[in-house]
Amino acid sequence: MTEPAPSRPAPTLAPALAVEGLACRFGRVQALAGVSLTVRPGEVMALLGDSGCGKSTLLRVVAGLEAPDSGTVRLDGRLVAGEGARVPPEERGVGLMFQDYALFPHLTVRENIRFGLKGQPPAAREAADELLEQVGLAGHAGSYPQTLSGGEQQRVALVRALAPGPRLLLLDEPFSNLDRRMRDRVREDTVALLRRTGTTALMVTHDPEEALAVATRIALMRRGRIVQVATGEALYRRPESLFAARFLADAAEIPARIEAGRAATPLGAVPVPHLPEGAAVRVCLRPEALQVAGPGEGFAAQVVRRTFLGAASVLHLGVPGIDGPLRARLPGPGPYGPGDAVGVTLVPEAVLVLPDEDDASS
Ligand SMILES: Nc1ncnc2c1ncn2[C@@H]1O[C@H](COP(=O)(O)OP(=O)(O)OP(=O)(O)O)[C@@H](O)[C@H]1O
Repeated sequence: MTEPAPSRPAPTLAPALAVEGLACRFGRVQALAGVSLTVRPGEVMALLGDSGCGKSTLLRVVAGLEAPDSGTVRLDGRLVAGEGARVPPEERGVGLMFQDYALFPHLTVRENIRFGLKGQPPAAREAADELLEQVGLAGHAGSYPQTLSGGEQQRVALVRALAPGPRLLLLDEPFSNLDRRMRDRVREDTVALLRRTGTTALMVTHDPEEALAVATRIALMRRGRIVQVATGEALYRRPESLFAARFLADAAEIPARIEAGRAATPLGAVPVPHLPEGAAVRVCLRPEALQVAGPGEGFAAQVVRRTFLGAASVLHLGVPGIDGPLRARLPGPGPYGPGDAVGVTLVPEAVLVLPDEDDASS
C-alpha cells in the first residue's frame, strides 16, 4: 500500500525584499523610525518622499552599506541584516545604481559593464553585451563614459547594474541628472528593460510624477516612516492622509467640519460617510474635481487667469467664499479667458475629504 502523499502547504513565493521594523539613527537624527515594507518578485517599487525623510538610508541598509540599529532585512526569504546577521553587500545579490551613475572614467563602456562580472562564466559577459545591444549602445562599447550624453551614460549605468543579474536592483534618483525632454524617454526605456529582464527594483525618488510613471507600487515616506503603500492610482485617487494628498498633487483646500455626514463648501456639500460627526476636515479640490461650463450652470465663478499649456489649459477661478483661486483644467485653449463669468460644479468622485492634520481640535 502506498503512503498518501503528505499534504504540503502550497509553495509561496518569498518576497524579493522584506524589511521589518527598521530603525537607524545618526546622532540626533532618527533617519528610519520603524520601517516595514515588502517588495514582491518582479515589482518596481518607488520609495517616494521629501529630501531627508530617510529614502536613501533605507536603500543603503537594504544594500548592506549601512547597518540598522534594529529590525531585519530579508532578501528572497534569507535574513541578511538584523538578529545577528550582517551579510556584506557583495554577497546580497543586489545591484545598485546611483544618481551620478558612478561610472569609471578610465574604463570603456564595455569594461565598465564587465567590471562587476569578474569570476563569472563567459556567458555572463555575452549576456552583458546583449544588454548593451538591447539599449542601443553596442556601437559605443569602446567609448569612454565622458564622451557619451547624459542619457547614454544612464543606460550604461543601468546595464552595468543589471549585468550580474541581481535579484533586486536598487536605484537612487536614477533620472534626476537628465533634462526633462530626455527623462520621459529614458524612464520608459528603463521600465521596459526591467520588465524584459524580470528584475525586481526599489527606486528612490522625490518626484511623484516619476513614481507614478515608473512604479507598480509606491511607498510614501515621511520622517523616517512609511505612511502609505499603494499603487500609483490608489495613492493619487485615495490618499489616506492630507500629507499624501498634498504630496501627490497641488489642490485648493477648503476647511470644513462634518455635519450630518457631509462637508459643506461654497460649491455645495460633499457626502463624507467615513468620518465622524464634527471632525475637522480639508476638502481638497484638484483641477479634475471641477467642471466648468457657461455662466448660469452650477456656481458662479470668474476666470482670473488662463495658462495655456498646449494640449490643455488651466483656468484660475475666483469663487465667492473661497480664499485664493481654484484651478480647473480644460482640453486645448478652451473658450474662456480672464474676466469671463463661468459656472462651476464639483465632480464628486474626484473630491478628496481628509482629516485636517493642521487642526489642533480634531
Ligand atoms: N551618514 C550619515 N550621517 C549623519 N546623518 C545622516 C547620514 N546619512 C543620513 N543622515 C541624515 O539622515 C536623514 C535621512 O537622510 P536620507 O539621505 O536617508 O534622506 P533622503 O530621503 O534620501 O533625502 P535626499 O533625497 O535628500 O537624499 C537626514 O536628516 C540626513 O541628514
